Amino acid sequence: MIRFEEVTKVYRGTARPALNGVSLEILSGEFVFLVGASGSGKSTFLRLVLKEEKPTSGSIHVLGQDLGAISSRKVPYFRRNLGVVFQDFRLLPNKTVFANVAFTLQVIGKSKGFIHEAVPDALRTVGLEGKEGRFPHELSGGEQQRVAIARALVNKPAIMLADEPTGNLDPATSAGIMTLLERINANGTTVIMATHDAGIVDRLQRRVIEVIGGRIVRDERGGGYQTQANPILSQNFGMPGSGAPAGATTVGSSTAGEPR
Ligand SMILES: Nc1ncnc2c1ncn2[C@@H]1O[C@H](COP(=O)(O)OP(=O)(O)OP(=O)(O)O)[C@@H](O)[C@H]1O
Repeated sequence: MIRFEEVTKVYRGTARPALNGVSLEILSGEFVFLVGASGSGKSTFLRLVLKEEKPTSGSIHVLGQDLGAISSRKVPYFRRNLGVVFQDFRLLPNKTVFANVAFTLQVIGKSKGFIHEAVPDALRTVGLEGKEGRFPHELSGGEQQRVAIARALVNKPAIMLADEPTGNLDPATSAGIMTLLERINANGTTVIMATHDAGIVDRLQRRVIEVIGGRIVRDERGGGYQTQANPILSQNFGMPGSGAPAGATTVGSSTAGEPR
């Protein structure tokens, strides 16, 4: 579904690669967390999948297509297979909930009839029926993120990319958003989510890919958040009475130190 082969990305004007020799495969139907400190390369990974950036070297295949072989004219067609959600929602402020979700479909030329079935369907999926006429500023943060998810979903994408979708939300609201993403995944959509939220990663026990300085340092199925970025610090946090989650001292076990 998604395959990176020795992918390196060096942004213009920078010396250090944002991603460095990354090879991995994500299978259809997986739920994957991308974790790692700020600046480790998570958003770069997502932008490469979307073909918003192109790799400096290496190759990327998404849904059977070699991204290097897709012409810029064909990129919008390719992106129809992908839904994207961001930390800051990115809704159109002057459009209603309905119009925000419908906009994606209008841009790609879907008929009015299709839009009037698909939009309410997507809004029902995210639990926002009855709020079609509201504007973004009339919604809570959690509701705004649900609109963003409905917009990402409405075209029934094979892959959903989420860049810190709970970053601006309180824990209870975040939990609701995660329940929704899990449901979307259970219906067959591959979900890849970059996050700093340890509680969420620990609770869901899905595949965890950890990036440090542009390299994958851990790729673990059924993993937790515990990062390998600073084992000494992590071990201190794991001391009894420190309030850290149990297992915090297990850094260095299992797949530690096995960059892939
Ligand atoms: N457009 C750009 N031009 C130059 N450097 C960039 C650009 N975008 C990202 N970088 C650099 O690439 C590295 C990886 O950035 P990236 O945004 O992928 O990290 P991240 O893990 O998503 O961080 P965060 O958790 O803060 O979102 C960083 O050093 C960043 O400064």
